[in-house]
Amino acid sequence: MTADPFAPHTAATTSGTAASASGLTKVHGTGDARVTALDDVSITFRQGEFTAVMGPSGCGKSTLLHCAAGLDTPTSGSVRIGTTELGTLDDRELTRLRRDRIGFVFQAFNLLPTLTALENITLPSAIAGRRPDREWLDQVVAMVGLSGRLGHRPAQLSGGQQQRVAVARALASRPAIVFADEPTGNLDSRSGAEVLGFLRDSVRDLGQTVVMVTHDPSAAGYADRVVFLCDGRLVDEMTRPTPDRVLDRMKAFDTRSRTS
Ligand SMILES: Nc1ncnc2c1ncn2[C@@H]1O[C@H](COP(=O)(O)OP(=O)(O)OP(=O)(O)O)[C@@H](O)[C@H]1O
Repeated sequence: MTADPFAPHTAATTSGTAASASGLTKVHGTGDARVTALDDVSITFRQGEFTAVMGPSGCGKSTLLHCAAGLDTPTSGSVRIGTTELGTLDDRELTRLRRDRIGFVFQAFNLLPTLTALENITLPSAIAGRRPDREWLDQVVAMVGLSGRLGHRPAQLSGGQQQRVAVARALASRPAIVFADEPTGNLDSRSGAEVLGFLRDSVRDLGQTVVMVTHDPSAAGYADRVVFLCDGRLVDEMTRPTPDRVLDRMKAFDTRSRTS
């Protein structure tokens, strides 16, 4: 029997790898405006692991995230979510896969202002015509500490609370993988630390897989591993990172760019 690529997340359908990219290259523009944002990047995101993606500004972090999440199409190379290769899907199938198998958290919280927190969290499943898994939803809502705020609209919530709603929305479908692009970029350090704690708890306690782009060594310190991009290439990797070790590694990029 072939595994259903749209089935809810289970260990059996992903056999340890939540997502992977092979030979990923992305070229933007043509002629003088041509920029190679990603240059032959191959990477595996293991199930139940929290990965931070770091590197100097313009090195291709967001492009990697967007290509890996099926929001952008690579110039060459392939991406798999679980066992499904994105390049084999038509637009409708890709939209469905993004909705059902991938969670997104962006710097801007991207909540719908007219909906309550709970309605925002369950919107993707409502669009899909599915009832949310109540037990899972309760766990997610409790984890991000929103139980008393579910009837509030975004304008009645702080930035940190709004991002918690966005994290709960990303986790609500029990996705194969959550992609977060600078999730703490709009938050003060206390709210940012809370959101990072929730992302880490979703990995540790709920077995989720998270990939996060960040500029912040403290944020990267919440991850299980950090991968470093430079000029569109994967140049280093660190397991069990601490903010100090990440900062030291980032300083080496600064030195390099000052001397090159
Ligand atoms: N749509 C686009 N058209 C042309 N060039 C682009 C486009 N998107 C990104 N680029 C270029 O590709 C390179 C990588 O951009 P990307 O946004 O992935 O980097 P980044 O590491 O996320 O940067 P930052 O840390 O500043 O957000 C940059 O040189 C950028 O200018």
